[in-house]
Amino acid sequence: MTKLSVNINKIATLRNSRGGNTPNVVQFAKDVQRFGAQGVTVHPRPDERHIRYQDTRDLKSEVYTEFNVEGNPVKSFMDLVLEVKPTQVTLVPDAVDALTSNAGWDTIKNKAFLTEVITEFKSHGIRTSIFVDPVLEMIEGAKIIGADRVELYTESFAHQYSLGNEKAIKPFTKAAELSNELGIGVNAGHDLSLDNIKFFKENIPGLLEVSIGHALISESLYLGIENVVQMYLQRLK
Ligand SMILES: CC(=O)[C@@H](O)[C@H](O)COP(=O)(O)O
Ligand SMILES: NCC(=O)COP(=O)(O)O
Repeated sequence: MTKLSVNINKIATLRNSRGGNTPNVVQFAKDVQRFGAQGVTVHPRPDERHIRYQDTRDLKSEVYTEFNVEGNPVKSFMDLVLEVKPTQVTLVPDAVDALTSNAGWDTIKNKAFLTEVITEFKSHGIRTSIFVDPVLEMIEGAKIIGADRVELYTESFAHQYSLGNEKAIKPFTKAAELSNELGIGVNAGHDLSLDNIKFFKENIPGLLEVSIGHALISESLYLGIENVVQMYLQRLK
């Protein structure tokens, strides 16, 4: 079975745009779990433009499914993760000024640094996952540094699939097969959506977890908007 972890960054983006506490990210996390999500993902960035470090602390006691915290392991992020002790930490090599995550780790070049970081998290009982492009050398590198899982960076698949190029799945299938052989768990994320998730799942052996945010929240707006407009119209009669 593949677990769905809902990334709630976008809920924080909406909240921050007004300065109050609507929508409430903790309540949202509680609700998605009530609706069946098997995990909650946050990706606090150092500029706290969406999820804040304090949100991550507040969520700890309310996430009773899998809590996945993603980010670049700078000191402040490491301290936060060691304090909160989520189920899983996903290491992402994102630059502070990046609009969103845009590349996986080079697990070979960063071997010493990543080994140290992963060893530290694992010694505190936190499962580790490393965000990588679907490149076999990077999967081998993930094994060497001791990561429990890889998170396959799916932006290239999502983009190509939306253009009708189903062959774009191939490197992802191969990366998953190698991960399975090496005993590394396989997660995936970035731009996965209702349009592409079924095809992706069917072609990725041993897919343990997907984290989905941007599309899932956008789709929720579209799928909910008719109902809400009707509810306003009722009250305005
Ligand atoms: C690692 C990954 O692909 C997601 O966590 C993505 O980075 C979400 O972050 P933003 O919500 O800041 O785009
Ligand atoms: N790890 C990927 C994630 O959490 C969500 O990415 P996206 O669906 O917002 O692109």
